Amino acid sequence: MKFPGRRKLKHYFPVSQPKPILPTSEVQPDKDTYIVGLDETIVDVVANVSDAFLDKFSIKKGLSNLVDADTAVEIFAELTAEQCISDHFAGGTIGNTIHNYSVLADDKSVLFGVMSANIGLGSPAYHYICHTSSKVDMNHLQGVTGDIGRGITLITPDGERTFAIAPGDMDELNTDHIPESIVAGAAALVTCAYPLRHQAKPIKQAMIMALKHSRQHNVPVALTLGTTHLVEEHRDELLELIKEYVTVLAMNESEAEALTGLSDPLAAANRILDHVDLVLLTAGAEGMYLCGHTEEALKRETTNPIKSGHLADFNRWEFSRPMAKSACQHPIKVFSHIDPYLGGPEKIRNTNGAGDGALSALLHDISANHFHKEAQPNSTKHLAPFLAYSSFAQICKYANRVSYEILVQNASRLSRGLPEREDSLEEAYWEQ
Ligand SMILES: Nc1ncnc2c1ncn2[C@@H]1O[C@H](COP(=O)(O)OP(=O)(O)OP(=O)(O)O)[C@@H](O)[C@H]1O
Ligand SMILES: O=c1[nH]cnc2c1ncn2[C@@H]1O[C@H](CO)[C@@H](O)[C@H]1O
Repeated sequence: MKFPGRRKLKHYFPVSQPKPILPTSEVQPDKDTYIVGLDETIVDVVANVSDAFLDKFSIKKGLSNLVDADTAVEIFAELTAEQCISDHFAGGTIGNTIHNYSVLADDKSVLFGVMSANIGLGSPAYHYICHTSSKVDMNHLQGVTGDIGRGITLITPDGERTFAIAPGDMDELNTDHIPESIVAGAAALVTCAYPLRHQAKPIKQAMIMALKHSRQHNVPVALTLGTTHLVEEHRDELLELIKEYVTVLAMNESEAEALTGLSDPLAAANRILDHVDLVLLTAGAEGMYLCGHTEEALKRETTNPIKSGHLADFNRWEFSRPMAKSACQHPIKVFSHIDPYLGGPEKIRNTNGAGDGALSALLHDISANHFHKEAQPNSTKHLAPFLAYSSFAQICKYANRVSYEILVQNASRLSRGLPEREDSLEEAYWEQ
C-alpha cells in the first residue's frame, strides 16, 4: 500500500515489514487491502470527429449514448474509412477507477464483470487486458462467448467526449460471479448507475447482490452516476438505491442537477447529503467539491481562505475528516471546494476519465484509512470511526491533482502514478 502523498513524520508507520507469505496476484481477503469494482466491461475506441458527425448519427454530445449493433457497425465503418480512429483503450467508468486506484495505491483491486472467454489478438478484450494494471485482479471475471462492450469515444474539436456504446455481452454478468467473501474483505465497493439502463439484463441483479453483500459486511459503497440522461430516466429508482446502499456518491455537475433539480453544485451537494455520507462533485473547469459529515466535537477549522457561494463560509470546517452521518452523535455538514490544479492543463485534448480519476483518489484515501486502522487500531487517527485517512481539503487537493494528471496524460487511465516528489500535496506549491 502506497500512501497518498507525503506526510508529516508523526503519521508514518511501518509499511515495509517483511510479510511471512509469498506474494500472489490473486486477492486474499484476510491478508490484502483492496477495493472491488463492478462494471460493464468496455473498451474505448477513440476517434476524433466533427460536431456534424454526432448530428448525423443523432448522438447527444457529452453523454453516453447506447447504440444498436447495426448503428455501431455503421459508425465504425465511417470512422475507419475516414481514418479517424486514434486508439483502442481499456475503459468502463469503474474499470478506469479501479485501474487508477491500483496505480495510485500500488496495490490490489478486484474487477467484477465479464470477459470474452476466448481472446483473439486485436479484439476488444485483448485491448482491455493490455491496458489494465496487473494489480487489478481479474480472477473473478465471468467468461462470455461474445465481445465485451465497445465504447466509441468521439472527441470533438473542443475536447469534449461523447460515447456511442455498443454493449456486446457486457451486461451478462450474473449473481454467480459476485463472491461474498471478496466483497466482505474489501476496503470499499465501487460501482456505477449504468446497469440500471439494462433492466432486463443479469448485471442489474449482480450489482444489487454486490450492494447487499457490502451492506451486510459494512463495506463502504461508492456509486458514480455515469451520464445525465441515465439519471433523468431512472431518477426515482436511483434515489431508492442511493438511500439504501450508498456511502459515497460521485457525479459531475449536470448529473447532480439531473438528480436534484438544482443547478448550483453546492446546493445540489447539500441536498444529496441528506441521503449519503460523502459527495464528490466534479465541475469541469470550475474544479470540484467534496462534501460530507463529521462529528461536531471533532470538526477542524480551515486555514485556507474562506469561500462563500450558495452557502456562506461553506469551507470553514474542511480540515475535518469525513465520517458516516450515522456514526456521529451530532453530525455537521462539511464542504470543501478546489479550483483546477494549475488552472487545468494549457490544452485539453480529451476530458475523458477526469472524473473517474478523482474518484480513484478518494477511494485510495478511504482504503489507506482501512489499512492504517488494521495495522494501527490504537492510533489516535482512529479515535472515531472516520471514513477516510485525510481531511476533506487534503482529499480535494489529491483528487484534483489526479484529474489533472488524467488530462495531461490525455488518456482515461493513468499510465503512471503521480511523481514521487509531489509538490502538490505540500505547502510549497499552494503558496505559489
Ligand atoms: N476544462 C477544464 N479545465 C480545468 N480543469 C478541468 C477541466 N475539465 C476537467 N477538469 C478537471 O477534472 C476534474 C473532473 O472533470 P469533469 O467534471 O469534467 O469530470 P467528469 O465529467 O465526471 O468526467 P468523466 O465522466 O469523463 O470521468 C475537474 O474537477 C477538474 O479538476
Ligand atoms: O454505458 C457505460 N457503461 C460503463 N462505462 C461507460 C459507459 N459509457 C461510458 N462509459 C465509460 O466512461 C468512461 C469515462 O468516465 C469511459 O472510459 C467509458 O468507457
